[in-house]
Amino acid sequence: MVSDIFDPDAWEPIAGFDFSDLTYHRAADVGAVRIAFDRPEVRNAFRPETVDELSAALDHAKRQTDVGCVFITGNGPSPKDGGWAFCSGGDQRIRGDAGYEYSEDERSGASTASGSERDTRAGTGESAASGSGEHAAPRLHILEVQRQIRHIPKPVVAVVPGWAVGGGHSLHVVCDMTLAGEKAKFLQTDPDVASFDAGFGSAYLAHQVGHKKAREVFFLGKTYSAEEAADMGMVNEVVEHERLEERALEWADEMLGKSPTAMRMLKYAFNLDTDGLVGQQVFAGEATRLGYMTDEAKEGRDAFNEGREPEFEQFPWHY
Ligand SMILES: CC(C)(COP(=O)(O)OP(=O)(O)OC[C@H]1O[C@@H](n2cnc3c(N)ncnc32)[C@H](O)[C@@H]1OP(=O)(O)O)[C@@H](O)C(=O)NCCC(=O)NCCSC(=O)CCC(=O)c1ccccc1C(=O)O
Repeated sequence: MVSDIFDPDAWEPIAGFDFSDLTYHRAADVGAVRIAFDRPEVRNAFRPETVDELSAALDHAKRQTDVGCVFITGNGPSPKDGGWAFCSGGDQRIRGDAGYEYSEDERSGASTASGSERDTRAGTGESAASGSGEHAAPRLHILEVQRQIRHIPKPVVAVVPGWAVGGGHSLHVVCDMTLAGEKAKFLQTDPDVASFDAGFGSAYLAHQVGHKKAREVFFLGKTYSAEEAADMGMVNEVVEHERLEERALEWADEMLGKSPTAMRMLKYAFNLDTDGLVGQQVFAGEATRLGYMTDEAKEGRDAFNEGREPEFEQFPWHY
């Protein structure tokens, strides 16, 4: 069983990924994928291996031209106590002095490779056993995953069945939308464990809920219910726990009925003012793609390749 509220008829496992910390599925009837934290016994806390797998799944999802929506969620409940979580942030048990540490097996290279990130390592020529390989160093690369979520050209939805805490809270904040089940709870513990997401987790949260509230989230560390989080503006909709994933698929159906180009341009337009020049670059790249698709651009290319002057006078100066 993947998760208590997971409908096995609605999803198919995606071949080629042998993840240990995640499950990765594609919807049977709509162009959506479901990436789920699968460490319910620790409230879906992430370790470096989890982050590598999340990054590999997001990279794969980005490249699927028939996929228009990505869900990130957490499997549950915990076999220990029945608790539910989206994600409780960095796994504090393996936090070293400079970041989160890979397991001894990973650091020594003894682990059975799984997931494309670890497969990639085999081709780097680096030796983890030497202590200088990429898995030897402690990591904070959940921030790289945040940027992937931000730049992937399709909506990413946090589907929150339980706790969203610390770095898990930041992940829901950075997703394009958040759908929460009635059991969802939102809490920022970063400063309790001397961590601080001084990027999207805090500053972008302030864009969503306002500065006073965002500061309260971090400075007082209150727990917010799904309804309170929706009232604050950081959750889009709250549904019955059992209906959470069904509702997510309804959202996917809605979004997949829309123009892929319009959705992509809108996502990047929403990001533009908070992402500065990087936001402008990402938006501009897509504008260039649209330009390339015009007859005018084809004339420029063809004229060069045919060794003649371009005949741009045939094209109007639109206004
Ligand atoms: C999540 C809780 C509020 C849930 O409470 P409760 O329901 O009472 O369950 P518990 O009994 O506490 O937990 C059950 C079980 O899970 C273990 N566990 C829970 N969370 C973690 C965790 N994060 N790491 C390791 N283990 C965890 C817990 O110990 C229990 O185990 P047993 O063996 O059964 O006893 C509550 O659990 C809680 O508050 N958890 C800690 C939340 C937390 O502080 N998370 C870390 C915040 S810091 C962070 O995430 C950094 C992320 C990051 O990489 C980063 C780096 C650089 C800049 C920014 C960031 C960023 O923030 O993103």
